[in-house]
Amino acid sequence: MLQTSALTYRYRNGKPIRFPDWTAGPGEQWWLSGPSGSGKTTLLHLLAGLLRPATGEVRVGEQALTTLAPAQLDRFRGRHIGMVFQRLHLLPALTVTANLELARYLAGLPRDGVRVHSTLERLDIADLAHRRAHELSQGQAQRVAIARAVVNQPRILLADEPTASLDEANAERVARLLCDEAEACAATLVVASHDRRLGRWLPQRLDLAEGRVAA
Ligand SMILES: Nc1ncnc2c1ncn2[C@@H]1O[C@H](COP(=O)(O)OP(=O)(O)OP(=O)(O)O)[C@@H](O)[C@H]1O
Repeated sequence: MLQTSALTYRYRNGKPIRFPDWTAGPGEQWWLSGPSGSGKTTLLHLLAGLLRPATGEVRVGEQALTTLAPAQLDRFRGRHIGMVFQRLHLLPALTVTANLELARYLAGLPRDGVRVHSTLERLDIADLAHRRAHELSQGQAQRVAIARAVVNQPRILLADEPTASLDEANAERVARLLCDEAEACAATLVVASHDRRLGRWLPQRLDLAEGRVAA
């Protein structure tokens, strides 16, 4: 379960951004919508514990993220939260396999070649296992970023604008991949995007423009 309460964030020299109180259950799939500048990326980063709130709290299950020391938070994130960043942030000089192995290492998990391989197979990129990340096409790199986000079977899967600038067929493919992977982990999925097409694939919506949960 993922829960926010009385959550605000303030960038230096900026006004506080207030987020609605919100609860997302295990296995639920949410579209985090809102116009440019409404705070979608900021909220995703708060949910991932990459930003520290000015006030309020994010809970993942029973765990309140602000009570964790930085090293504990890094490990908790690695173990329980998968994130697909807008700019992917793969390590370009490492192979696809090494990018996934690194995600396990940073979470304090043992090496597991079988799991890495089966994750790549599920995403239909096992043939890319030994390619370096900088040798991939954008679409291939995005699949690898999704594989890296799910290789530790997270409880929470977050994605930032994964369909931006994709045509209809590819947007649908990526949305379905995220939904299928979240389902395979029984994870809560939250996809931040101003792409209205996501409403077709994600059953629940939190709209930051209106600060409310939409049906
Ligand atoms: N690093 C930063 N420093 C200062 N202000 C920031 C920073 N990042 C974002 N902001 C401001 O915080 C607000 C929310 O930004 P955020 O990127 O979370 O919105 P968004 O809904 O994800 O936008 P977009 O759809 O354009 O990506 C905006 O007013 C933005 O200008």
